[in-house]
Amino acid sequence: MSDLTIAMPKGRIFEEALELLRQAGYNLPPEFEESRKLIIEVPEENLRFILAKPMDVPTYVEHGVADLGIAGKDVMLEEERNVYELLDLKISHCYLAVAGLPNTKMNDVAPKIATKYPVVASSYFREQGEQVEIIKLNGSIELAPLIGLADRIVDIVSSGRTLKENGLVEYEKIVPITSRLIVNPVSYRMKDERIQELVDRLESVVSQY
Ligand SMILES: Nc1ncnc2c1ncn2[C@@H]1O[C@H](COP(=O)(O)OP(=O)(O)OP(=O)(O)O)[C@@H](O)[C@H]1O
Ligand SMILES: O=P(O)(O)OC[C@H]1O[C@H](OP(=O)(O)OP(=O)(O)O)[C@H](O)[C@@H]1O
Repeated sequence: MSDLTIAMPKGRIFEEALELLRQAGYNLPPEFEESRKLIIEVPEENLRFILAKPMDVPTYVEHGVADLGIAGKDVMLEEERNVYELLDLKISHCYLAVAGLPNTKMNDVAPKIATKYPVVASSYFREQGEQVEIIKLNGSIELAPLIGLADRIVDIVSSGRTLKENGLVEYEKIVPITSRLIVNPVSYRMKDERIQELVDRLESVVSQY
């Protein structure tokens, strides 16, 4: 049986995704938590994992170097890759929102929007009929309105703690986010039985949530 390669996101989704696979009956060694290796072979399960930056997971899957991957819906919307979404894993719940300083209006002319999600933010404001200037940042997005870099931010909100502790308020919710199981279209055709088995096993765990 040929191996399936799965691109796993390092960072906060990782533990939850690993737990899900273990609940689905895959015997994954403690090596996952303990080592710094970026490729982990699990021959007993005919699986191989690659550990990637969350934003890069759809890239590996689109290029077919991974058959499957786990990616946040935020990443899927931003990256617009040619992959299929197979399953909502219902982990890492959060949402994308517009936020800013309280009681402030956006600049009338080309208000500035700081975000890690330029594609999502541009399309959101286009749909609202607002012309904005997008400023791409890679993290600490909440800093932007505090320091005068932007009128608003588009960012992930989960508990709301980061907004609150920085004196920011949410203006609009854009889209709810959970993590998804994604697949390369060619792999899906060529390895359909193995992939379907994995989907079924994960689905039986996820449906209990
Ligand atoms: N505060 C949060 N609560 C729950 N899920 C989140 C939160 N922030 C992000 N996520 C989800 O987890 C995914 C990965 O987030 P994580 O913070 O680990 O990665 P990242 O910010 O891209 O990594 P890095 O900080 O290394 O650039 C996101 O794509 C999103 O789907
Ligand atoms: O609503 P909360 O529960 O506070 O979570 C939201 C925060 O989590 C994420 O940041 P992250 O920790 O990934 O840091 P970074 O984007 O600044 O690197 C996101 O960008 C928010 O800042």
